[in-house]
Amino acid sequence: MKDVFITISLALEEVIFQKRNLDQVISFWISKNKKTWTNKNILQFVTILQETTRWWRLLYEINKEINPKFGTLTQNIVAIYLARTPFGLPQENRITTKLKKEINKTLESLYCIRAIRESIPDWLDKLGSEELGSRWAKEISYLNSNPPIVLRANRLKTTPHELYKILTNEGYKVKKIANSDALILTKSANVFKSNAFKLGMFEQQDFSSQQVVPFLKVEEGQWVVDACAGNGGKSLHLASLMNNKGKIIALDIKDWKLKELKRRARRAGASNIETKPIETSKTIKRLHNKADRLLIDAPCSGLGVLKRNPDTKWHLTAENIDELRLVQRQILEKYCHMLKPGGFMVYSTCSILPSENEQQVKWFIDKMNGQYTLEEEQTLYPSETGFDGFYMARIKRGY
Ligand SMILES: C[S@@+](CC[C@H](N)C(=O)[O-])C[C@H]1O[C@@H](n2cnc3c(N)ncnc32)[C@H](O)[C@@H]1O
Repeated sequence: MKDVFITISLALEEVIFQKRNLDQVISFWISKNKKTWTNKNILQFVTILQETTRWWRLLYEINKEINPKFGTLTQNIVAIYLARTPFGLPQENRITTKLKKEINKTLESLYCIRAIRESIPDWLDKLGSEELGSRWAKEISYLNSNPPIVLRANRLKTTPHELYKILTNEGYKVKKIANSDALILTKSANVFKSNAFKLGMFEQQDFSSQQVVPFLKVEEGQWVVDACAGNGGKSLHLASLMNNKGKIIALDIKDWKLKELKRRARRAGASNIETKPIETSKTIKRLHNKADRLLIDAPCSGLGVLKRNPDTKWHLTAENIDELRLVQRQILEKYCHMLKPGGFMVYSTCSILPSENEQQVKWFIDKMNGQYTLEEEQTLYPSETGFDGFYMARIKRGY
């Protein structure tokens, strides 16, 4: 445990001060220690690093008040976190009852300041409150909870019912979500070690994210462009719902993400996806008027998925969000021409900010002078669904 404790402190420093991606830091340290760490060590490392990242500001403010002497700043932060959890730590003997009382008292006095209580930067609290009013308090509180692990049955290989039986037989605890392809893991376990995963029978995908592709109303045999495909979460869902019939053109500006998409597609048995990196505007122009359906799963602040990516709180800035809003508008304006007259497009984000969502769609519809009309839009709020925050709008191109 001592080694793990030191490693968590180092890893936390990388996430907070070197602004490294939390998932990449986790993978790096697990692979570095794969010969010596037990499964229990790995679980402790991942949980404590995620939670100290999530609660960084709150722990930092407590540290400032009580100033314990465990070592470096991040060692102090980890120790303060551990003093309130059942993990225990090597310096256990140094966490006196007096210190625990001091931590609790400080916590009580800090709890009245929302940005500290919810462990977010002040600028984010101000922005959330300006955009969402009284709803913000509820949403940010839910965004600090632990995310459920949700799987999507890959209909190219199985059905939700069959997957439920297979995973249960393999010893996993899962529950089906009615009228959907989704299953929730009800007891924490590494489901990626299952045979079902190796055989491509499911993908991990939050339930909110699973609502986007059905919202596009795709049909077998259509031509679909997934314009911001990334590593393919939604392209794979498209292939599954289209039963591999028709064509999916997966675009992204980052070729390495599309390479990962191809690898995932092979495992999932998705054979109708063609990847194309966007190198110049010609890639888009060549596809003008070609798509029956267009998905724009736009780059966004990611504020709807803070549960999963708590490091976003410390890496994102208000300026980044301004830049993203600009990119979202450019993408809408330039990519919409890939749609055939009469076709549907969906604009989606994993944000709950109106300025990245309905306001962007309104801007687009107004700008296009009646050529495109809004059919339906939905915001999925974490406080209402228990899942990630998402927005989606279905827009029709006129003839
Ligand atoms: C929200 S992520 C996509 C997630 C993906 N659709 C999925 O379901 O796994 C947004 C993606 O947009 C890509 N992107 C950023 N700017 C872009 C642009 N101008 N054109 C196309 N893709 C872009 C990013 O590289 C990123 O992969």
